[in-house]
Amino acid sequence: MTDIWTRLKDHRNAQGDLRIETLFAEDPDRAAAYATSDGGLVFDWSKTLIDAGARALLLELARPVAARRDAMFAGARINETENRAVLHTALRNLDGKVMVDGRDVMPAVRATHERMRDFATALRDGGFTGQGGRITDVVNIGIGGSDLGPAMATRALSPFHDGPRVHFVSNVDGADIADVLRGLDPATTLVIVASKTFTTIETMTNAETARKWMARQVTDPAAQFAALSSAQDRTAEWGIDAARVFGFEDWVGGRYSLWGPIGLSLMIAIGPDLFDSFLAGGAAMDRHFRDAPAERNLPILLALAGIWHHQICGHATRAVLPYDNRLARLPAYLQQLEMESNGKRVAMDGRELDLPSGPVVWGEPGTNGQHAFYQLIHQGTAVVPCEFILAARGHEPDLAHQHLLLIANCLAQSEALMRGRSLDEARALMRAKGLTGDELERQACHRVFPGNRPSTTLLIGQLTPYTLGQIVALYEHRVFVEGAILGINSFDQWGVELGKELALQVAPLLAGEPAPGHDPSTLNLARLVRELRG
Ligand SMILES: O=P(O)(O)OC[C@H]1O[C@](O)(CO)[C@@H](O)[C@@H]1O
Repeated sequence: MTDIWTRLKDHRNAQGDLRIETLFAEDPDRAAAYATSDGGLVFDWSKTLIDAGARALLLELARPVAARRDAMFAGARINETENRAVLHTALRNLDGKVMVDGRDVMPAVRATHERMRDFATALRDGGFTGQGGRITDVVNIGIGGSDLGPAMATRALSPFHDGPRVHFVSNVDGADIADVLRGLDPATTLVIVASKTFTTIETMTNAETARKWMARQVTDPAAQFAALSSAQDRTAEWGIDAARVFGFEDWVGGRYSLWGPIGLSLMIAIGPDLFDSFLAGGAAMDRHFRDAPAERNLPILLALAGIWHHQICGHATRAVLPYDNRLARLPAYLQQLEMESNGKRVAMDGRELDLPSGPVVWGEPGTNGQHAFYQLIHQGTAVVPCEFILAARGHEPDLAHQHLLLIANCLAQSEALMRGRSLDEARALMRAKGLTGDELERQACHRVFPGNRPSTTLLIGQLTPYTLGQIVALYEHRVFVEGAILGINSFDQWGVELGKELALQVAPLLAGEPAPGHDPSTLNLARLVRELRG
């Protein structure tokens, strides 16, 4: 562990039981000084124990990030274990020139983007039809990065939908595809098979099911399939016409792929122009990340707040709490983005990390979460740093009063987490209810809130394609900064491999075939499953 980490930990220890409220009392400018904004986004990190000393040390920690950031944007092969460049940013900065191995990759990116626009437009205006007429429904079949990004964004931007209905199927559980296809007309449905590798077992199994479903009603099922993939040899083998295949290069990681072909379903739902506005929001965040000094750089500050809470303070998890029902899938999206990227145990050079890597990320939209798990956040023994996300304006002018109530709840939660309620305050409350003596004492202790629980708030004007682009790119770069500081390769995901391999080896067991090498518990469970299936 380097000196700077030690100094940060010492600093935290020296803070002892310092309260966040004391920081506000000592610094009348704290609220403004710790509310950093760019492009209409405000990141308020004042309700944390990051004081001036911690802030200076954290910024020192971030110093080496710039070189790695510049290497990423320049197309260097920073994904070393896969020997790949990391250039999802090229998908949203369409005017530029990006050299990979001496070749400008942008003409091909722009050409694919134009083809996507043409295809989406044809679907939306009826220029492309199904065998039963105009396409009414689009089903995106994909998993992980080939599902979570477009599913999250399509839901987030529902006020902007004016194209065919868009549905998502991801789970290999047949219940998923059965529920989605039920009620759809194969003759007016387009199926998009989204898979970077075009080998993922869940996706290929669901795609096969969809093809059979389609074949029952239409003469040429393949004509109503499109593919989004880097493996164009496999899409051809599978029978999808190259005219409806939208490719991307291996330098776009699955969980970073929403900006290109994997975003086709979103483009179909909201139209190419609004999709471009989503890209513009992401590109604006890229410029900010590249140009803003560290002390005003939103991705860097989000990352430093994360590092402070997880690696320095030792809080094991982080809750993402969007006060926006349309961001319901954002926590799941961020789980993949953050945990698949930074959930590693070795550093880039293969040595074991001497610090914890990324935290567990979880969450649900407010106010629903308030009536479920906030009890633990307020009074449980574990401290859970909370990340609130809030839009000042909703999309329902007739329901503005409900939006104000939503905002009030969000602000109240962060205030309550920080302030808490002392035993004396709890006693006064009980006294006001007429309690006295032992009964008052017995009841009061349950009404105590320790407070001093940290939170940050990301405030936007309104959730639009542009602001969603800013937010997604902000989180991507935050993950990058955290990974760079920890010395992690945030762009591989070897940890998903072992389970995939073993699933293939377990399958014969379920069929009652001999399969050597399994442990007694797995053998027993497989036997019980066989019995229960009859
Ligand atoms: O797009 P593909 O190749 O089907 O992969 C789907 C997902 O599977 C993973 O490779 C592993 O879960 C993810 O990184 C990826 O997003």
